[in-house]
Amino acid sequence: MFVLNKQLYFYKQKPSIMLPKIDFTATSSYKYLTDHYIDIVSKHLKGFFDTDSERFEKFSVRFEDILVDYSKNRIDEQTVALLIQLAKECSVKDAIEAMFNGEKINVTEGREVLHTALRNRSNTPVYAGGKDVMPEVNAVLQQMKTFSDAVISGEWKGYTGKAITDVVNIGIGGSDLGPVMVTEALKAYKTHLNLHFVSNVDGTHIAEALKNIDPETTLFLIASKTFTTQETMANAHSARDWFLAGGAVDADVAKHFVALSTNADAVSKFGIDTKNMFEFWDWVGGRYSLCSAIGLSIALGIGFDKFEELLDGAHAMDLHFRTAEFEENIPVILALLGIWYNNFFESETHCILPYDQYLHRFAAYFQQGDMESNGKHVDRNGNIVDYSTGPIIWGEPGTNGQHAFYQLIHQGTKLIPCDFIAPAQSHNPLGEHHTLLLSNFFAQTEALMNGKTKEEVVAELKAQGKSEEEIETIAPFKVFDGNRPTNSILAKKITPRVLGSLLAMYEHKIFVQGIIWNIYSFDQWGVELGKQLAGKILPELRTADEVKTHDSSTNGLINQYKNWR
Ligand SMILES: O=P(O)(O)OC[C@H]1O[C@H](O)[C@H](O)[C@@H](O)[C@@H]1O
Repeated sequence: MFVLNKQLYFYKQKPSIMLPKIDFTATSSYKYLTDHYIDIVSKHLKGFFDTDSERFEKFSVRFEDILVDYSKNRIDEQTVALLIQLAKECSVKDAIEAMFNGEKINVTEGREVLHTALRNRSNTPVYAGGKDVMPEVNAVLQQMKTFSDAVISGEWKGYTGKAITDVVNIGIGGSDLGPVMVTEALKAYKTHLNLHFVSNVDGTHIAEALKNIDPETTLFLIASKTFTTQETMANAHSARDWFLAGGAVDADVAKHFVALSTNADAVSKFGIDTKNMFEFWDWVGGRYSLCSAIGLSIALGIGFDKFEELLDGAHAMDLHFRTAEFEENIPVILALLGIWYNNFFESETHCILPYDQYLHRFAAYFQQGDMESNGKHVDRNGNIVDYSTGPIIWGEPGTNGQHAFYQLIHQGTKLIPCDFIAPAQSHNPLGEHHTLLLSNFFAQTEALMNGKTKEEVVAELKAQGKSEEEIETIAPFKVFDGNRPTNSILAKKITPRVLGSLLAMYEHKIFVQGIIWNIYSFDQWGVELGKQLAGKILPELRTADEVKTHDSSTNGLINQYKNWR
């Protein structure tokens, strides 16, 4: 405890030390948790429910129209208390304040982390480098509103005087996944505009997107924080060539191409007038950028008022995260549960399973959000960690996943904590479909928890009239151990506000985990090496010469490719 207080004191006295650098495995709560784990691991989830009729009330939190039930986790009250103590010992509260206050907590890039300012609907000043960012944030939001209103109403005309019918967002990573996820999730609110997203440098992606659209009525959004990303620039140039090949001239580009970026110089070099540029700032991480100008495709796709509702929902969750006690704090609780499984149960993955077809890109979105943020093995002191950090994030919508990979979740050798997400109300209340869907949602978490004992299997087989011998042979395969942890996140309906809250919930969960793991969550150096090498290989592919500069595998592959192309 003494060490902890000293850390806190140190931190407050020297604000230039941005985040505490605490080894969470050296805290007293971690040691208690290590002992406590031995106790919990021998217990079955079912037993927790059998002995505590209040368990659901104890381990669930309501936030507006979202209910987070975490009672089907391998925890008791002591686990939660110790995990919260861990968060406190790791100075999570100070770290949260450091982020919201605009400290340069993205240390390795020397940047603030202020995606929360993008949806700061209270409009109180937020400072980055001593400057209030809110006037700029509000100005860009106003620009987005004016523009999206004009395009949706048809007031904005293409070069031949026709209104826009199709919007193509060209971007990759954080400049693609968020807008794709949200516009799919909120398709029920769709405007008349048809959205298309092109990300892959594979020419197939843009070729397919351009097949059924008309240059006279198409608007391209070139979305790139840096405006240097190879894939996006290649696709943007091909889009412009296609546009000009349709009969337009350079002067017409302004009516059909806009840029969403932080890099005004590169935007004008590309040939987009900076008055057609929607700006954001380097304190917005790419994977945290959907509330910035990067969300223009969302504003066009669902209308600016709905985009604002999304921001409102995210802001409400931001406030909850910043102010709620840890015992009631949804992102903090989810983060701590993740740490419980990741660092004590040694779970390697975490599954996100939305029971909502519109949320079919939700897991993919947080794959980047989580894995690019917390896939790090060097701590904030620059040392290699000797514990596990970010999990592998994966998932597909229910019920499709049930018929594909749930087998392994139910009966495999790995413990896979899962988030089940479902709306109580469907946007498409068709016959009994939603009731069928939700029956699966409830059944799966119950089955994962309870499992099925040998006795139950035998009784079932007997009732089916199977012989003793048949029962003996088949029973072991039909046993489910259960005891598999899940969170159930039940929303009233996936509205823009609810979605905004859900996305902020996951963002902050990732943040808390990064703080506890003592890593920097807002850089992504790990994506650089491949890019550098691709840059070196590219000129070698442009000639017919045999390549000898690499290892024998890479040389062999390149030379075979040259033979076959
Ligand atoms: O928006 P851009 O600058 O084009 O970057 C697009 C993406 O590319 C990078 O390689 C990063 O790994 C991502 O975090 C980023 O979202």
